[in-house]
Amino acid sequence: MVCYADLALGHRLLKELPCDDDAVAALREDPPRALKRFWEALRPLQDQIRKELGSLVTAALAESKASDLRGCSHPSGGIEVDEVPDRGRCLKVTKPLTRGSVLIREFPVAKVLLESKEHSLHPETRLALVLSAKEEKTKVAQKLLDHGGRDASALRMRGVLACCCGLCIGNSIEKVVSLFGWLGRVRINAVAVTALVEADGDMVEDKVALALYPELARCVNHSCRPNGLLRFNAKESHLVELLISSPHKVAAGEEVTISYGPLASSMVRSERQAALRAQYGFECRCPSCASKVQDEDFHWKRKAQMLDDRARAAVQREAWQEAAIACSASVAMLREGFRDGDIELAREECKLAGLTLRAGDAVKAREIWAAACQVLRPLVLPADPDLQEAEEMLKRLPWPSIRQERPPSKDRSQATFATAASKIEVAAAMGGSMPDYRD
Ligand SMILES: C[S@@+](CC[C@H](N)C(=O)[O-])C[C@H]1O[C@@H](n2cnc3c(N)ncnc32)[C@H](O)[C@@H]1O
Repeated sequence: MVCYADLALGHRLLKELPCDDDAVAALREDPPRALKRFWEALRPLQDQIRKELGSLVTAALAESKASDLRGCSHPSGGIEVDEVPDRGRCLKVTKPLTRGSVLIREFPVAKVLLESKEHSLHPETRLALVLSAKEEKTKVAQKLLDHGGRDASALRMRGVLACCCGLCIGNSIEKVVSLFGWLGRVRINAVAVTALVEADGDMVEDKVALALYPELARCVNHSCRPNGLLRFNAKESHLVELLISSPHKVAAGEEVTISYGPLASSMVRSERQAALRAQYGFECRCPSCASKVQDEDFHWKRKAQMLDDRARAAVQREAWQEAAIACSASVAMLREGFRDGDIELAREECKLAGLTLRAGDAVKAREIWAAACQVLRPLVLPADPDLQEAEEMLKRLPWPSIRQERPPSKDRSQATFATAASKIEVAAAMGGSMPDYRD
């Protein structure tokens, strides 16, 4: 677990600060007045604070010079910013839009890279410092919501962090007020930028940066069953694109939403709501959370995982038939929870295709890759490893001569089969023939 120097110091210094009801109420309603009291209480500790945080704050401010200011475009058109009760501004479409339509393409106004370095500043503190340093260039961002952490302890922590950073930079209370505002806006509006990275032979999605995209942040709300998704291009200055991901057309007048993290396909309602409350400080009012339908129990997910583990074990033994059967059973389980057209399902199908080919059924493998390609092409970048492999295999497995073709290249296939196999073997390991995995 990373130990952030600013949070560690903040926790210690909280004891020195006013914590009466008036101080907390003032942080909510009149931050400059409350921060002045905090500032006066912490000034005598300036030397100690500078010793612990000074060089880290200077390093974070240096990151502001590396950020982009290249703005935003709306390639598909047909969108407007509207208001919805209880959720504030929202993004609506004004004409029917299909899967893969790009609604917003935007460069971050500021970003910080996430390294797993110990004893550094928390990424949100670093991003707030960067934004505060380029205040005059971030007019749109200043209009973003700032209700992050309205509970007393989160507000006081924001107050102490703003004062500590302010004391490291200079002697201006204005800077502290600005930092306090940015810490709140970053909490509500910043986005974790993800990229596919290799881990233990598998390609997995990981967080690589924290960034603020003002146009996106001012209007795109969360839903636990979203009809849009974010696609990041880490190689192109962390460009983000908001796409329609719904398999159906989005009709004029409909809101476009993304998931801020929790999804109805992977978490029960109470867990999703708790996660959103803790991270972003709001009560989710998306249709899935408002619905009276009972939560799922995710039995399909547990069974899919068990089958996947068995397929992995079969791959280790190079028992391809067994691996393909377990993987196929796992994908069948996943179909109970995911919708046709979900990227996660298509990625699992790519693994199944690889194992099916290894098991000797090139015709079936081609069919599975072809279906996965239909899902992936409009939604992922051309450099996506699953899409690239699927496209390559579709070229290498033309219908008339399928049986003469070889499996995919070694490196990639190992990564693919490692996961796919985990699924296929499941079935075989369950007793030789196809198990009744629906029990
Ligand atoms: C990035 S902003 C999105 C734009 C925002 N509606 C606005 O007016 O600025 C995120 C904030 O929107 C609101 N919000 C987004 N999705 C929501 C949801 N599903 N339920 C309730 N509030 C939501 C919350 O206040 C959240 O902190």
